[in-house]
Amino acid sequence: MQDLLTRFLFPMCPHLSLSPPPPATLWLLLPVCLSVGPPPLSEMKEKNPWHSPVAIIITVIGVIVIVALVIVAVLQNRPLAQKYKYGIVLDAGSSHTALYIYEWPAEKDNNTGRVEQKHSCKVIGPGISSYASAPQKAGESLKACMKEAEQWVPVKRHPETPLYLGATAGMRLLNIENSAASDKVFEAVGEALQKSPFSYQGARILSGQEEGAFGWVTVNYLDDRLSQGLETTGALDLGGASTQISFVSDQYDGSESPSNAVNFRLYGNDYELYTHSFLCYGKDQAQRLKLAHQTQSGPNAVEDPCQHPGYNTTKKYSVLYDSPCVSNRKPQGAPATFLHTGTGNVKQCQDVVKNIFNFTDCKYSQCSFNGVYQPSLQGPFGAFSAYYFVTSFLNLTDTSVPLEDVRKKLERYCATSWSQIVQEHPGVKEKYLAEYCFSGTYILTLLTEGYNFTSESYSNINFIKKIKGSDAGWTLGYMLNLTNMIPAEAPDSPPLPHAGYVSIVSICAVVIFILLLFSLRPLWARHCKKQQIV
Ligand SMILES: Nc1nc2c(ncn2[C@@H]2O[C@H](COP(=O)(O)OP(=O)(O)OP(=O)(O)O)[C@@H](O)[C@H]2O)c(=O)[nH]1
Ligand SMILES: [Ca+2]
Repeated sequence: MQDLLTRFLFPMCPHLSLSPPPPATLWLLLPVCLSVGPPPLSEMKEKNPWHSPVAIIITVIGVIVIVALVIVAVLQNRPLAQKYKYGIVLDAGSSHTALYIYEWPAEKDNNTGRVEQKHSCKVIGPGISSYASAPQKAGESLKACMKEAEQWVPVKRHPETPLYLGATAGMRLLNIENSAASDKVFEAVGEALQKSPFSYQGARILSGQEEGAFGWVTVNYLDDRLSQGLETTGALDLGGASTQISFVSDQYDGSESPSNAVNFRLYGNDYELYTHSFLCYGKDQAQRLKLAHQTQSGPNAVEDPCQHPGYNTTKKYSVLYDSPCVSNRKPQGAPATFLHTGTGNVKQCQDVVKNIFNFTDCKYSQCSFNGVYQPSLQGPFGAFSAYYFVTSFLNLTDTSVPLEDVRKKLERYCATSWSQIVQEHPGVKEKYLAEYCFSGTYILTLLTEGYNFTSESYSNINFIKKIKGSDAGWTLGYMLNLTNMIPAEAPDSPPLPHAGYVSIVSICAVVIFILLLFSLRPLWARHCKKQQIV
């Protein structure tokens, strides 16, 4: 192109210069050449209008304008050093507490910025409800993770970073059992958190409904389903003490069993969410329910099909019955301990597990279990927490594998001797190892018999731990709600991205400049004529 200009265009405008300018300058001279046009033949040799002050001024201004536009465009699109804001949520679960730090672009906290998990910290020790007899220790247990959080959040953001603590089923149970003890635990925890440099916003027990609904918000927010108005994903959360199911079903408008309804208006869309939390049906409490049932028939020993053959341990009744989920079932005159042995039989384990569910009473059109209404399942589901821990250990996260094959795999696993299991998994805590056969069976029973997943709909479940780097769980949804980070209405977005806007403005400016030169043509012609006359 440059060559073309030098060879054809430049000779047509010889008045621009005595010799062809360097190629780069040719582009800048082009508009001048076009606007000025060839001078009269007589003038060609005598005068060089390129030396005329008007042409020089116009060209210089034009060059300055174009250079300025390019500089503005480059500066505007230069990547800026991003500033972030932070939020911290402590998930005080029944089995343990975890701290999550979230961050989002500082200039976009008015609803449009993406919130992401920056860091998480697992508190050492049990959940805060386990400190009922020594509440001070509950506060102390959080200190290490709070110190870690101070390192992860920039110091100048500390005072403005909100800090929340939400407690779930462990504290719900403690509150039922001994509300004074639960208050003391919160007091101690509050005292410890107030000492942190963050903006402490309080500690409270989440209702089961909130826990389910915020888990659903988290999963759908991280999947960008809410902002884009896509079909939503249901959420399945299996904790230690409670389990939640939340999903949107066309069949459910909240009229049947209104206590299961949660309404949201997010990004301009209305959602009528079905959610239910089953207290005592988290994996640890479900294990207690099952053992409590088993000990009814013979209080001295339990032959458990959900434990591996060769498993043999003595357990205390006082520990087993230390929970409001089972405390009313303690057999009269029970000994202090019982012998817990394993037989490793999945089919029998399934039968024992089924005993903890009530499938008969239902006053609604349809129920899951224990007389709880549940509409027909709809759409994909994300299953996290213990659903993931257990299925990932058992290599059962692939739900495209037929349910029958999953059952066979579990059957083989449960039938494996305890000594072989321990030998094959030297790095895994024995407490966890002893539970996977029961947990796997419980999960399959809960999903298929409890929630009514079929062989077909089972493949709609995705066992997940994280979505795009953030843990699936209720904490992110809780923080998004408390900081009003999800708008009820969709935010207005500019029709063009920033770079497109700058490019269009630059092109328009160049076109205006060329048109200006064209409009100066008659003026220039008159000027040339005058010079000729003179
Ligand atoms: N196998 C395995 N189990 C885990 C792990 N972390 C937690 N668990 C167990 O999985 C179950 C659920 O854990 P969480 O989801 O943390 O439960 P939680 O939040 O403490 O309990 P809730 O208050 O009922 O929600 C509990 O029985 C834990 O002991 C893990 O890394 N591996
Ligand atoms: Ca939990």
